[in-house]
Amino acid sequence: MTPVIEMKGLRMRYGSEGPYVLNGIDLSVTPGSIIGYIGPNGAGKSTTVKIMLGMVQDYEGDVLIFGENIRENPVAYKRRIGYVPEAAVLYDSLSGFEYLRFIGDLYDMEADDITAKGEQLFELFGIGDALHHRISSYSKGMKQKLMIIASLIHNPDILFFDEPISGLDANSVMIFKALMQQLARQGKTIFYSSHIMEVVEKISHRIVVLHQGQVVADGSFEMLQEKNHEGTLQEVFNQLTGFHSHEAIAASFAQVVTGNTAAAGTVPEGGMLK
Ligand SMILES: Nc1ncnc2c1ncn2[C@@H]1O[C@H](COP(=O)(O)OP(=O)(O)OP(=O)(O)O)[C@@H](O)[C@H]1O
Repeated sequence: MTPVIEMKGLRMRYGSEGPYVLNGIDLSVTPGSIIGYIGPNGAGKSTTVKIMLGMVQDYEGDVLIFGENIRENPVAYKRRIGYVPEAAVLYDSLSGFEYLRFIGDLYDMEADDITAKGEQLFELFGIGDALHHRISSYSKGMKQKLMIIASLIHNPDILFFDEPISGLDANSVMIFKALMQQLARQGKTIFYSSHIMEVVEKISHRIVVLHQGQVVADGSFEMLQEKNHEGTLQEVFNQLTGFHSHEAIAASFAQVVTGNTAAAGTVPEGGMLK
């Protein structure tokens, strides 16, 4: 099957003097898959996604999306991708509906189509009453639902989700997980970045672990489990990133906060970074 996303020797540093935050990533993704893209804070996940979205250009190596090099064809592919960023930037003075119309216009959608889809998707997510209310009056979860709807309204073929369920209630999380499975079954490709290991473990067809700008594991959850002789994805993740000192760090953290030396743990030099 022709890959929908390809990264070849992807390297990146912010500024000409800075350290490389991506150190040669090679990845090929086929359509219809859910890729769990995980790694510790600062591993380079958002940087990779921003490169694919065309938000960062100073990279080395090549990125092909829908078979086209995004350096040479930086515009057309964007019509076919959707994105839920980690931190939503929403225009608070607009209503949810106005925001969707703004996004729909960017994708040259028909006004009737935006209205019909907006009404139905708001209703399905249980926030139908809020469609014409100002975003400033939305709760965190409602804003997140709006971001999810906005990322999907133009029926994209690739979706980049960065912590998309943050703030969603348990029922909405169930809807969202089932929705991802259904979209993947219809051939959409989902790049899913999250620190919630239980969800990544359950929904991903393939898990890519990034550590210090390099891919340190790539395969189905079962393959990762087998290779690392560990149980849950959380345990596999700890092993791959060489992290075993959460109790000691927590104890020392508590000691610093409370001043109670009895609880102090033995933290490895460098804290979390071993
Ligand atoms: N605009 C920037 N300028 C300079 N350095 C940056 C910039 N954005 C990210 N970095 C650095 O690049 C590295 C990778 O950051 P990135 O945001 O890609 O990590 P991440 O894996 O998404 O982390 P998190 O899980 O915390 O979101 C980090 O060392 C970060 O400090």
